[in-house]
Formats: sequence, structure tokens, C-alpha cells
Amino acid sequence: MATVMAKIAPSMLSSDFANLASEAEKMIKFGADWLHMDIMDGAYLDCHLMVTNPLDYVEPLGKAGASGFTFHVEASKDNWQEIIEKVKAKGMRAGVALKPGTPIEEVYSLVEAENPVDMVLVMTVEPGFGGQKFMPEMMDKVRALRKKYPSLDIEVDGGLGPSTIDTAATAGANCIVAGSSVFGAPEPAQVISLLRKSVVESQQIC
Ligand SMILES: O=C(CO)[C@@H](O)[C@H](O)COP(=O)(O)O
Repeated sequence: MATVMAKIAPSMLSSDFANLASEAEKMIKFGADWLHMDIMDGAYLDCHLMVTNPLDYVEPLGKAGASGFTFHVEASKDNWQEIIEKVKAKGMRAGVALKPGTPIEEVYSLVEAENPVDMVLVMTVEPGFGGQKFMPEMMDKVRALRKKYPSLDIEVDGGLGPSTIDTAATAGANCIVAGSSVFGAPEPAQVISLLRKSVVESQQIC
């Protein structure tokens, strides 16, 4: 599977997520896979929670129509099992993210749990803002995950674009989050298509 997700930043949303659908519609026009479920069959809304208390957001995001709920391993040391359970009970896929300084071994127990996460998000910049430089050294984490879990969804986020996608895709990432490279492009659709092509081609030679 190759998934290209255009990011909807929290600052673009109202506090009650009331404008979620209209923001998702914009992404459809650009050709992203990341779409609101109520708008189109097969649409997928991926939500990455860079917060200290992810549990508080399971209910509102489930209600708003989120498809995937990704929380940080650094913020859930004591309650990740409860978060996964509640996220899945709300009909969402569960993902776990890790910051650049966090060792990859910290997510293994969440992938191997009886009730496991469906995806691991390897941050390729420090969480905080768009437009940062891709960190190629994070590809060691992606390679380790892909080797250990051949069919796991592995997402990368930060600095992804035409000049970095091949590095991420050949390492084994199959879900790509792209902000500035898509929104800053004269032809966003072309960038999305290029990102997808790189992932698909890398999967064929694996
Ligand atoms: O959330 C983050 C960083 O905190 C990322 O999602 C970036 O916002 C992606 O933007 P680009 O690096 O693609 O511009």
C-alpha cells in the first residue's frame, strides 16, 4: 500500500473540528489519499496528536470522523494499552509516533502487543512546525522496523518531498506525510504523484 497524506495543521482547524470536512475537501482537489470518510468512500483522515494527554482527544476525534489516531510513545508510557483500546473501540486505526531522539526499540512492545498499533510514525524532524530539513539518519529506524515487521504500515513525517522521498521509500516507509513540498508547489498534484510513484516502485523491488 502507498499512501500520500497532505497535512491539515491544527491551526487550520476550529477548536471543535467543525471545519474538518471543508479542509479535507481541499486535499481531495490536490489528489491526496488523506480524505474525510464522509466525503468519499475509501477516504482516510490521519490525525497525529503531538500532545501530552492523547487520551483526552480520542472521543472528540472519533466523533469528528478521524480514521487514524496517532499518539506519541513519549507521552503514553503508562497508558498506551488503554489508548489503543479506546482508539480502536471508536473505530479508528491506532498509530504510535516517536521523536528523533527516541530509540526505535521503545515502540516494539506496542507493535507486538496482543492489541497492537496498526502503524508506526517515525518523525524525520523535531515535532513543532513545517518546513524543516529531513533527517536521513532516521532511516536506520525505518529499516529496522521494515526488517522486523514486513507488513507494518510505516509512516514518515517531516521534510519529505521530491529530493528526499527516494531515501525514505527505499528504507521501507510506505505512508508519507508532506506539508511544504505539496502546498508550496505550483502543481501540488504532480508532487503527490511523484511521492506515490517512489513508494510503489520501492515496494516492487523489495
Ligand atoms: O508536524 C510536523 C512537524 O511538527 C510535520 O507534519 C510537518 O508539518 C510536515 O511539514 P513539512 O516538513 O513537510 O513541511
